[in-house]
Amino acid sequence: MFGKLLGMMSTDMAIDLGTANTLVYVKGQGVQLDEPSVVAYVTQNGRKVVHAVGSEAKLMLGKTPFGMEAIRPMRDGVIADFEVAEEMIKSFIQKVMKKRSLISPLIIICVPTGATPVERRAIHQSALMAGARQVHLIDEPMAAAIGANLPIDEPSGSMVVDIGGGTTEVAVMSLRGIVYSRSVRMGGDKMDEAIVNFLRREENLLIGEASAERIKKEIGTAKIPDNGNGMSIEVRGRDLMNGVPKEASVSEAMVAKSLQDPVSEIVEAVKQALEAMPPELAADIVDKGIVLTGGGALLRNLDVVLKERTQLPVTVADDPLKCVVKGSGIVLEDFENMKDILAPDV
Ligand SMILES: Nc1ncnc2c1ncn2[C@@H]1O[C@H](COP(=O)(O)OP(=O)(O)OP(=O)(O)O)[C@@H](O)[C@H]1O
Repeated sequence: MFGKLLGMMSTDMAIDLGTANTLVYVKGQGVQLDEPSVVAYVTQNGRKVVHAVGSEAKLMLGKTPFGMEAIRPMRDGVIADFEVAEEMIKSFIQKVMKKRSLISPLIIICVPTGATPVERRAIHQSALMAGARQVHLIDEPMAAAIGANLPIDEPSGSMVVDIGGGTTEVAVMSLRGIVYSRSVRMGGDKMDEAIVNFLRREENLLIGEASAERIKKEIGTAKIPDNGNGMSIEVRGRDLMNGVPKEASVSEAMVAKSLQDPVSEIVEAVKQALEAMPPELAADIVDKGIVLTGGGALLRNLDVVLKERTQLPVTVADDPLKCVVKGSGIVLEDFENMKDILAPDV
């Protein structure tokens, strides 16, 4: 009763604190914030003073003047810079709490299943320091499965593969619990890096990670085109032979080649999961197939390649970038009935 009253007076929220993007779902209001996990700061007297957060800070990556730095405080799905991450969470919380509430919020926050107890405590602590009255953690693939409308209550395995910026989580849910999970430190960031390395090696062209991400989103594909080189786009970078800026044409076939290793790693993680799980569960997956969530699921033909190499049905969830936050939001809205699926306290 008292808890319910507190809930009515506070702005409770669910946060998908991602390596690439942070999304916030506010109880009763839906997804209210969707911004890159980037912070720009200046250091004054040994303290990092925030200059910009989110979309504004992302524009500054790689372009900051002396004395200022723009960084991504999350790496591989966990906090890499505690001080900056806390400031980022604080700033996002303040952004969604439009009117001042007297009662601080209850916050559900997502963690990768591969996060260690120390990393889980760091995320828990940073949300508390950012002003939460109560913090609960939820495993990312569980949130993704709920957000993708998978039947997690049934006594039958449902497999989700959540491909984020820093991690890929392969998990099977049954009877409201995770029965198998595997987290690999492979995701969209490694794909961007692979594009940078390929162009450096094969074309003597040095480009930044933001350009690589743009190439991936515009013409990226997990499958080498059957005929010819596919579409091409113009890309600017530095010519490594003579050090001057140059423009070059990058084709779909080149990008597909550069993405072969990251794509294979994702396929391998799924195959290892299928080999390691009990046969009853594997039989369920053969029937129901695999659902892809996370931004990486938007890479063209990734579903096709996974289908070819696993011989299982593969589908991409609706709005894959929002599955995790929507799933956590569903738990937040029905907290009393769904709190059993939260991760254990740290
Ligand atoms: N159309 C697209 N094609 C390929 N990749 C894409 C596309 N759109 C977004 N991405 C990639 O998806 C990734 C971000 O996904 P998402 O927001 O699910 O990750 P995250 O939750 O921040 O990361 P993590 O779960 O690892 O902490 C980025 O690497 C981005 O480049």
